[in-house]
Amino acid sequence: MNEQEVNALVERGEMLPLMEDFYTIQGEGFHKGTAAYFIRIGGCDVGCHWCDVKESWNAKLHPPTGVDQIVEKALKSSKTIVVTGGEPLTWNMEPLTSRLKARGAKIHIETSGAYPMTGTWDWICLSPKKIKLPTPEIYEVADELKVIVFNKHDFQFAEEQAAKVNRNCILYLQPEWSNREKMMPLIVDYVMQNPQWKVSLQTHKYLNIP
Ligand SMILES: C[S@@+](CC[C@H](N)C(=O)[O-])C[C@H]1O[C@@H](n2cnc3c(N)ncnc32)[C@H](O)[C@@H]1O
Ligand SMILES: Nc1nc2[nH]cc(C(=O)O)c2c(=O)[nH]1
Ligand code: SF4
Ligand SMILES: [Mg+2]
Repeated sequence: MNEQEVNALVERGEMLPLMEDFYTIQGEGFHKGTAAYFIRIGGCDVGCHWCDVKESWNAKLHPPTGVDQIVEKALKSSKTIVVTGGEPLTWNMEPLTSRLKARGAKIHIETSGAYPMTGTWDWICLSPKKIKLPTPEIYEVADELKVIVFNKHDFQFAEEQAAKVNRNCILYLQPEWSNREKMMPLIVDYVMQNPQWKVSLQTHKYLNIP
């Protein structure tokens, strides 16, 4: 295949810049503790200064991979799939999710919501970012809202975002990893004062697993 043909397939979501894929335990949010196969798609231009996968940002560093190949490999390990990145909604997620769905998988997404929704999902984790806000449509379909708390201004941002989600959406505050010692006591107090929120920790980092 020449470069133009590959680009055309990436454009349609038939190929995706795959950074890594691995079977692990979902560490964060509502499904923490659940075994799941992670598919990490490269490419993100949101630019969070504390992002823990900056290597994912440049899509060109990650080989365009056919979605059928991604699906076959994933389903050998698990029927619970987490699509993350990078920012997966940079790409058309329809081909990947429809193929996974046809094979009976449960498909979850980790997204900032910064780009329009594509694909069909069983669980949507929306982690909004101040520097590139979610598109309005995603608030209605988000199953969980997971706001990263790096400093105390983030509590106000969390409330602004919570005011936009649907009423069944589960609300999480997750400490930014490098600042967790400082922010964790504030998060604990905040959640006790505002019990509509729950704490989410990056438990995989404590367990030393991917
Ligand atoms: C790496 S992002 C990829 C998916 C998507 N771009 C997003 O931000 O939701 C996966 C999750 O990790 C969170 N995250 C990234 N860096 C983090 C950090 N340093 N501390 C805590 N959570 C972090 C994100 O907010 C998101 O919920
Ligand atoms: N174990 C594990 N759980 C996770 N939950 C969300 C992750 C992500 O980077 O999207 C992640 C991750 O990278 N590893
Ligand atoms: S949106 Fe997600 S992948 Fe992109 S920089 Fe922020 S945390 Fe990292
Ligand atoms: Mg991660």
